Amino acid sequence: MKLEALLKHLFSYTYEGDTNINLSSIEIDSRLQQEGSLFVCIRGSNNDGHQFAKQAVDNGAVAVVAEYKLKLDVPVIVVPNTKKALAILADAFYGKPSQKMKLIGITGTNGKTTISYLLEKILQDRQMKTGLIGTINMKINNESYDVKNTTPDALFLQRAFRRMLDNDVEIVIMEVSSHALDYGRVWGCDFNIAVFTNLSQEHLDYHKTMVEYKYAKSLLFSQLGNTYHEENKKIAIINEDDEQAMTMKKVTSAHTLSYSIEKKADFRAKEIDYNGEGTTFTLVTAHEEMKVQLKLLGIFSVYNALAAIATSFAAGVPVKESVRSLEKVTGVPGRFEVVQAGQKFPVIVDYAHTPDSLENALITINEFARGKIFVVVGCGGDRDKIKRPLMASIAEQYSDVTIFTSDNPRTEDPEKIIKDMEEGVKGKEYLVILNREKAIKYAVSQATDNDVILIAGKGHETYQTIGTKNYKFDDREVARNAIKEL
Ligand SMILES: CC(=O)N[C@H]1[C@@H](OP(=O)(O)OP(=O)(O)OC[C@H]2O[C@@H](n3ccc(=O)[nH]c3=O)[C@H](O)[C@@H]2O)O[C@H](CO)[C@@H](O)[C@@H]1O[C@H](C)C(=O)N[C@@H](C)C(=O)N[C@H](CCC(=O)O)C(=O)O
Ligand SMILES: Nc1ncnc2c1ncn2[C@@H]1O[C@H](COP(=O)(O)OP(=O)(O)OP(=O)(O)O)[C@@H](O)[C@H]1O
Ligand SMILES: N[C@H](CCC[C@H](N)C(=O)O)C(=O)O
Ligand SMILES: [Mg+2]
Repeated sequence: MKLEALLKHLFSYTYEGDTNINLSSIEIDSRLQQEGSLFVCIRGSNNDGHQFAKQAVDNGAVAVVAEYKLKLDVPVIVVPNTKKALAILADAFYGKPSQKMKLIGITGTNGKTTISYLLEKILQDRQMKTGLIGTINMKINNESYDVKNTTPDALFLQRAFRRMLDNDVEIVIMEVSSHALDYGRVWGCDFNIAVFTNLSQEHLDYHKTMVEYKYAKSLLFSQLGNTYHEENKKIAIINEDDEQAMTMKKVTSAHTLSYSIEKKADFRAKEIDYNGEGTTFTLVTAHEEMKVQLKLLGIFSVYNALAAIATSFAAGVPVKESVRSLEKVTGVPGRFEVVQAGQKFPVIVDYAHTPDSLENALITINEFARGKIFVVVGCGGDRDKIKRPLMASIAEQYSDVTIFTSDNPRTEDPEKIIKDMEEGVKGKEYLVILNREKAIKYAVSQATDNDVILIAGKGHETYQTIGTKNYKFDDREVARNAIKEL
C-alpha cells in the first residue's frame, strides 16, 4: 500500500518528505522492524517510542508517524495523537476488517473470560466460524495462540482481525480491559455488541480512583455508536443488578438488552438452586420461560450464563439453542476448575484475584462444603495494593484454614506483599507460607475427606513471575502432584 493512500484516512496531519512510497507493514516496536515499514511512535508507561524512531529507520522503516517533528532521513508525518493515528492507520492498512465481521466486546471487572468462552461454545455449536481474544489466549476457530495482554494494542488487534477474516471468521468475541479502553487500544474496532458484567474494586494502581476506573469501562459503551440499521445494529448488554448499570446505559445511544437475577430485565433468572450436579434456574424472557441446568457452580455462573444468552440472542441465536449449548459446558480453564487425582476432597483452582471474585468463590464453596474450607491465596506484586487487606479479610472470613502465599510477586518483596495483606486480618489464626508450591502441598496434606481446598488467584496461569522472570508454575499441576504424593 502507498503511504499517501494510507494517509488519506487521517483527518489532521502535517508531513515532510515524499509520501509516494510503498509500505510493507506498520510497526510500533523498533526492535521488530521490517524492511519497508511505517513506524508509529507510541508514548508508553516505560518508554517513549519517539526515542526509538532512529533505530526503527536503521532497521528498515521507510516513514515515521510522530507527535512532533523528528530529524530523520525518511518522511515524518506529525499527528496530534499517535495512538489514535495508529488505530486509524492499522484499521485502514488491514482493510477495515472489524467492519466485515460481527465484533462482540466484553468489559467489567469479573466474568469476561468466562463469558467469552461460553459464547464461543454457543456460536461454534451453531457452526459459526469464531475468533476470540482474551486473557487465556487468542483463538482463530480452534487454533490457539499466546497473548501478552488480555486486550492487545491497536496494531496487534487489526492484524489479528485481518488474519481471522482471511480464515473465514464471521464473529469475534473479545475481552476489553479497562487498561485497553484508557490506552485507546480498541479505537478503530467496530463493535456490534458490547457487554457489561460488573464493576468492583481492581486496578486502582493504574486508574487511581473508582470513578476513573468506571469511566474507562464506560468508554466501550460510549464508543459503541448508534447505528440503528437492521444489518448493523449496535446493542449493549447490561447487567441490571450491578450498581453501575445505569452509567453504562446512559452513555450509550445503542439498543440495550438487560439481564438480572434481582430486577425486571429482558433476561431474568429465578428459582436458582444448587445441587451436586451444578446449578439450575428458570430463565424468563418476554416470550418464553424454561429450566436451565448448568454444570457450573455459583451465583456468578448464573450471571455469566445470562450474559451469554442475551449476547447470543443479540447475535441472532435463538434462546433455546444457547441454553442447550450452555448446559453442555463443563468448565472454563482455571475458572472453578476441579483438580481430581483420586483424592476424596475437592481441590478447586480459581482465577479469583479481586476481592469481589474471591468472596463469590468462597460463598459458593460455603454452600456445598461439609467439612473445613482451606484457602491458599496471595496478591500480585506491582499491582493494586488497596485490594490486599480486603482479599485477606475475605479469605479469613469465609475459610477455616487460611494460608497466605505468593502470587506473581514481580519486582516487589513477597514478604512485604503479605504484610500488606495481614493489615486486613481481624484476629483469626492464619498461616504464611511464602513458597506457593509448599503452601499448596501443606493444604493438600492437611485436608481430610469432607474438606474443600480453594487455590485462588492464578487460575489458568502456567508461570510465577518473580522479579522480571517467569518461572514454570501451574496451580493445577502442583496440586495434582501434591495429591499423588499423599
Ligand atoms: C502498563 C501497560 O499497559 N503497558 C502496556 C504498554 O507497554 P508500555 O506502555 O510499557 O510500553 P513501553 O515499553 O513504554 O513502550 C512504548 C513504545 O515504545 C516502543 N519501544 C520500546 C522499547 C524499544 O526498544 N523500542 C520501541 O520501539 C514500544 O514498542 C511501544 O510502542 O504497551 C504494551 C504493548 O501494547 C503492552 O504489552 C503493555 O502491557 C503490559 C505487558 C501490561 O502488563 N499491561 C497490563 C497492566 C494490562 O494492560 N492489563 C490488561 C488486563 C487487565 C485486567 O483486566 O485484568 C490487559 O489488557 O492486558
Ligand atoms: N460474573 C462474575 N461475577 C463475579 N465474579 C466472577 C464472575 N465470573 C467469574 N467470577 C470470578 O472471577 C474470576 C475471574 O473470572 P474471569 O476470568 O471470567 O474474569 P475476567 O473478567 O476475565 O478477569 P480478568 O480481568 O483478570 O481477565 C473467576 O475465577 C471467578 O472466581
Ligand atoms: N490481568 C490481571 C491478572 C492478575 C492475576 C494475578 N495472578 C496477579 O498476577 O496479580 C493483572 O495483570 O493485574
Ligand atoms: Mg479475563
